[in-house]
Amino acid sequence: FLPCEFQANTFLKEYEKTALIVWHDYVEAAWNYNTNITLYNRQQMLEKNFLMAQHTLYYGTKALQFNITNFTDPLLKRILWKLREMERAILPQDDLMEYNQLLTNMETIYNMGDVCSEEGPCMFLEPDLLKVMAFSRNYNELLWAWQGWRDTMGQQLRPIYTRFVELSNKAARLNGHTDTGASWRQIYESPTLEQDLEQLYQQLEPLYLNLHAYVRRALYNYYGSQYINLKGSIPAHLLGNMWGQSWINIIDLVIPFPLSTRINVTMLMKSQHWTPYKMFEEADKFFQSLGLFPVLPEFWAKSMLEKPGDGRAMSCQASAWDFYDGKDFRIKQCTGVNMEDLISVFHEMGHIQYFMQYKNLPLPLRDGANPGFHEAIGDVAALSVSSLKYLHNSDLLINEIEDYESEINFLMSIALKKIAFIPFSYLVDQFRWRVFDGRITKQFYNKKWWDLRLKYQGLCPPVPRSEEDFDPGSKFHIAGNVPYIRYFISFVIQFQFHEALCQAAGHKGPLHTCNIYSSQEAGKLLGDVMKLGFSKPWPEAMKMITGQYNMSAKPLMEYFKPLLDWLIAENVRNEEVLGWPEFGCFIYDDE
Ligand SMILES: CC(=O)N[C@@H](CC(=O)O)C(=O)NC[C@H](CC1(C(=O)N[C@@H](Cc2ccc(O)cc2)C(=O)O)CCCC1)C(=O)O
Ligand SMILES: [Zn+2]
Repeated sequence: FLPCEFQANTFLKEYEKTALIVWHDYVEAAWNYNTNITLYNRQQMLEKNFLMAQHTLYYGTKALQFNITNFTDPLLKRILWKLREMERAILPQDDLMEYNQLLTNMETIYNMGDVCSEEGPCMFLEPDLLKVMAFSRNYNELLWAWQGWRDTMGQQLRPIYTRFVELSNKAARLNGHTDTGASWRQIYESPTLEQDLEQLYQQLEPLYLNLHAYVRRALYNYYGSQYINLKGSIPAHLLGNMWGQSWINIIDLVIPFPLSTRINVTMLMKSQHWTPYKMFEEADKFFQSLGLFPVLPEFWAKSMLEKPGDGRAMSCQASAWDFYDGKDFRIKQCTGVNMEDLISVFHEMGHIQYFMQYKNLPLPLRDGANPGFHEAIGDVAALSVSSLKYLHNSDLLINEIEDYESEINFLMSIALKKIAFIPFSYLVDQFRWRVFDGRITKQFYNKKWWDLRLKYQGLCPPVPRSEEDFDPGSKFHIAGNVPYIRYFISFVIQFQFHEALCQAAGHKGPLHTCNIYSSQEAGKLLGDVMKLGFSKPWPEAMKMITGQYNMSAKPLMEYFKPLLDWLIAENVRNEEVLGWPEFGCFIYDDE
């Protein structure tokens, strides 16, 4: 060791010892606040966050003093490089206090937000308004929920978010970045990230345009020509989801072969008296069947798998928590017994599996190979669980005939979630990267948001919007400042992983019929990558699973090929116009 490498190792041992305590205390306080929103819990969380920031600042500043260029140990270099990123901790104390107040205010507004009407109780977002958006087929009732949520969120969040952006950029610049977006993109260690993502989007666009045209026709047939323009965009409140990011809930309006097999897993779960606990057990069993870890006793003892009935205020946004002590990992989810929540259960349990797989790594390396990897694990498992084959084997579904029509019905149900999500998950950070780098200035936040919603999703606001509104704030990840491009990346790479794991599992036949349940070979591939954590650049992890270094849309396109062929034939038959040349459903009321 050169002298400074030896010192660096000593420095890191001290860092690790103290960080474990400080981080654990903060996560515990954040957990208490998110599961029980009280002034005291909020105060405790802010205090612990402040202490953690001081710790980050102290050690981050010291890490900067090492000249790591001529270090020989690559892992040591990587850890010190990671420690230098101090994010908000680098702010002067009063800025840091304000930053944390603003962020906690936005989260609290989002979690406590409700919509009231003359009659009946006020409605929270989860589960009340989400249920209306999912199940109502009344144009005006959907509009009430859609507009009510945006009215509640937008006007309150807009001034807070504007100030938050300033402080966030100040921290980014003090950390050596041009702006917050640049700091978020750096974690991918790829100078061509934006071009790579744009290329992936271009490859996937035909799939989306065909789905959009087909669904627009179905909505036209149901809601009529006074609401749907067959050459225009779709009113954003008719897709079965508050943000139009998943269209699975309108499957009854769009199912290709209504008389053929229709898996209604939700109905089966309810008829077989499933409970939230059973849903998590199912996911735990799945990961164990791959030879991966079972969750630990603390998980069952300390998680919050259902919303408590004591009327407390809490954040119902599902989340997975690492307490950084190698044995305490929890999920907080207001789980309902339905298929959509079962997918979320698998998604969250994927995070828990990743936490357990890398729990012995040095703290700074306890992260996904990139954030998209962390988001993909659970969804990869869910792709198998959704497959007809798994449903046959599990006690959910008795044997269903597998003919062409039920195959198209099945692929449609997956596409309404996975394909519909592609443009949304791409545009959220296109918007924020531009807000952070100044291309979108605060007087145009809402107009630019809807420009992107029209450009990528082909959706439009069902009522005129103005700069009094702040519709981006109606989405948790913007109010909570959680980056989003990770989900676009996850939805692409999860099909690469699925294809590779299916191959390892010896699967024969079309990709969408594959179920990797109980394949130790598939589990080994996945486990080895998760054990890496953040210790290697993500292309190396990608190569370990798929044999290639880069992201590719091919497996996703392969998976949906039978459906795309069917959609193209259907759209040609109906002489559909792909895209929305006649633009929005309202003339945007400019400033
Ligand atoms: C302590 C902490 O915060 N931990 C992080 C995890 C970590 O970083 O370690 C965490 O738990 N984040 C919460 C977030 C929750 C969900 C989400 O927000 N999903 C997106 C996009 C999407 C939609 C469909 C889908 O199938 C997959 C993703 C949305 O709903 O828009 C809601 C249900 C699913 C996942 C999550 O788990 O990613
Ligand atoms: Zn996630």
